[in-house]
Amino acid sequence: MEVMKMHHSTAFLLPSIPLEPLTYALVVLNQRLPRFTPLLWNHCLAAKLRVCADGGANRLYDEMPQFFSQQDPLHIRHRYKPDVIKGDMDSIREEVLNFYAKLGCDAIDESNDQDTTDLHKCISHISNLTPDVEKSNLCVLVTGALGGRFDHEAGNINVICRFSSMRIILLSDDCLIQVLPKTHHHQIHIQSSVVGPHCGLIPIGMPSKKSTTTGLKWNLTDTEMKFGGLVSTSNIVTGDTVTVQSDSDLLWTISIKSGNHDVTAEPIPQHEITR
Ligand SMILES: Nc1ncnc2c1ncn2[C@@H]1O[C@H](COP(=O)(O)OP(=O)(O)OP(=O)(O)O)[C@@H](O)[C@H]1O
Ligand SMILES: Cc1ncc(C[n+]2csc(CCO)c2C)c(N)n1
Repeated sequence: MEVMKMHHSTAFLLPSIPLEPLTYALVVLNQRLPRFTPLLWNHCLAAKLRVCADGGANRLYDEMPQFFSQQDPLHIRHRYKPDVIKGDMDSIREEVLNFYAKLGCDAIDESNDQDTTDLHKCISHISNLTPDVEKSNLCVLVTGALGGRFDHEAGNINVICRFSSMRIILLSDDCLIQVLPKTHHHQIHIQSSVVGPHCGLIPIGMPSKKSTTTGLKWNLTDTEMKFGGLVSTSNIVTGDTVTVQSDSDLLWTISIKSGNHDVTAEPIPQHEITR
């Protein structure tokens, strides 16, 4: 039986509306907002699924106005209002909770659950709200997931492994991480104006016996990878497309370029794109 192909793109880092059949949801975690957060927010308009994980709401409240220093902070906070705030609510400030509650934002307190992280709670919520037929077209972007405390970082990676059938992309200012499930052959389209060239492929949870790639400076050919043995770090993308197939789930990571394009720009409507 032929293995299905899965396509991946980072078009969500570009200001034009991504030309792909995906809808986007956003989860804001409690770390400094990446500089391209307003852009991601705009890409998520259609799904109406912009979720703050507990203290992530403080970040939205405090830091979103800093991207628009010429504008009234109150105006910006009204424009960038989350649909849901979810978590154990031990980090969100009261004034922030009250502010967004007054604007009609749904605040869901799950302080009774001290066994799953706030990100886990947010992804469960998005998963439950998304009908199965729409799940394969949904891509969840998670800001502030990398860097900072290593226990949180490991917890965030664990969440994308637990929900490996969903497309979830962990983001920081510097790089992104996603799971490439073993069930598919992967075709990764490299938008070289915004990502690369540094990248990595990392087995997670268990060794991968056989992985094969194209489009990298150091390709794998039925190569074994495991912690304590070989993992592919500091690799380099060489072209527009990277392909990956493996007998186990792998983490794919690629650097995000610092770039200076205006990430606060409103998206360009699709009918106005002339190329
Ligand atoms: N330093 C960090 N590095 C990576 N992710 C983080 C970091 N801080 C917070 N997060 C993410 O943001 C989410 C919400 O953060 P928040 O500070 O509200 O969590 P928390 O459960 O109160 O954390 P803790 O009680 O362990 O400090 C976390 O579940 C985690 O996914
Ligand atoms: C073995 C084990 N280790 C740590 C925690 C603590 N913990 C894990 S997720 C979470 C919620 C954070 O918002 C907390 C407190 C636990 N329950 N079980």
